[in-house]
Amino acid sequence: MIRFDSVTKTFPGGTTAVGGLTLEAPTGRITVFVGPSGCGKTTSLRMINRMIEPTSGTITIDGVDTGSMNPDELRRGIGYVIQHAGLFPHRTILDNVMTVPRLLGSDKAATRSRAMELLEVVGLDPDLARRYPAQLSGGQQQRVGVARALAADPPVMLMDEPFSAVDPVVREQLQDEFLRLQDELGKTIVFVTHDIDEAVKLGDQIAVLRVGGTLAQLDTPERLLRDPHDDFVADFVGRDRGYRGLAFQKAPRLPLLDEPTVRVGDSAGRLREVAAGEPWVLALDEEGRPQGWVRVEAVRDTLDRTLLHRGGTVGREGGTLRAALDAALSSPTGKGVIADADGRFVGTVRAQDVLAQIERQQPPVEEGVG
Ligand SMILES: Nc1ncnc2c1ncn2[C@@H]1O[C@H](COP(=O)(O)OP(=O)(O)OP(=O)(O)O)[C@@H](O)[C@H]1O
Repeated sequence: MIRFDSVTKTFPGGTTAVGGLTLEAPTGRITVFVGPSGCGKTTSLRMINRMIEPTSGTITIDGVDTGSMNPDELRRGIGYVIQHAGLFPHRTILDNVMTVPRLLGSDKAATRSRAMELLEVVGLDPDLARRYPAQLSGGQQQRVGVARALAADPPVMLMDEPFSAVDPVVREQLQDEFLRLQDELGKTIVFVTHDIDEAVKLGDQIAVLRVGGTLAQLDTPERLLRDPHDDFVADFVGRDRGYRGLAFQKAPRLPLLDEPTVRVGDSAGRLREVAAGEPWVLALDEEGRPQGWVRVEAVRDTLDRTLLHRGGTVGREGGTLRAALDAALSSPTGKGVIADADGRFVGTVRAQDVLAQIERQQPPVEEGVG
């Protein structure tokens, strides 16, 4: 556990970046620092590994005052990932990942094979190992940054806007893989972002900071959305927080509809027969996984992949109300595709039925509390 106890940082010139911060980041969990620009997120993060020294107060890791530790030793137990990955431009990807273990004197062959493993763990092709950072995309560079931070297997990871410099699609992929990785690794992570959606998605708990570096609210994402303590937090988490909150509401009993289904390669005649007058049918692959919707009248000869509408998202059986609603609203037919845990199609759901379920499940949001 990382504990901040009345931590203050006033820079020469008089700016108080962090003003008496007290909070705990539990072991094995992701704590997200979020807040407007200049609220002291980065300063708070960098005080943990003593890249910045606090003016007053203490930070302890598992009860040990970091101020009493040798900074080099402290940093050996702390991985650090920043925006744009911060890779060494003149070293290969492999050498970048091997940097810290090599500095710590680890055996070269063992470090190399571990580094190759880590590239795979973060979803990179081992063939990229010999390239230089400039020869990789932004998203690939961020993955290398994460692999490098993991290389010394530190129990603590500090991450400062690690996914901010990449496009939204890659960013979502990186977030998903990061969560999958954390499921396996269980690191103690402090993660800085200015994006409330990212905070809600990744955080086990979220610390909302105000300018001046004071704590506005420390809570689980769910409670933060449901019960922001004051106007500042409410404004920061946004007016659509009710919709975001659906991400935490399980949808156990949605009424699923049967759907006519076809395969890519089926004839136009077969489509018409299966559709039985419906304008759309759903195409599945050999394993029964949804591939996309097809407008029956658009198929002249046989159904080929170019005729598939692939825009809609797929909800999971037993997943969240937000995912089910999103599936329905993003579908060209107004019906959301729901699949089981193996990705096989189980039925569709209409937005109106998801909304009815929301009304049944949603306790009223109390306004003006706090
Ligand atoms: N080295 C420094 N010297 C003087 N002031 C600084 C220094 N570093 C940061 N500050 C100031 O401290 C405050 C907090 O900065 P910090 O970078 O921690 O904020 P942040 O929340 O991470 O912001 P952003 O989201 O814009 O990155 C700001 O007012 C900033 O200008």
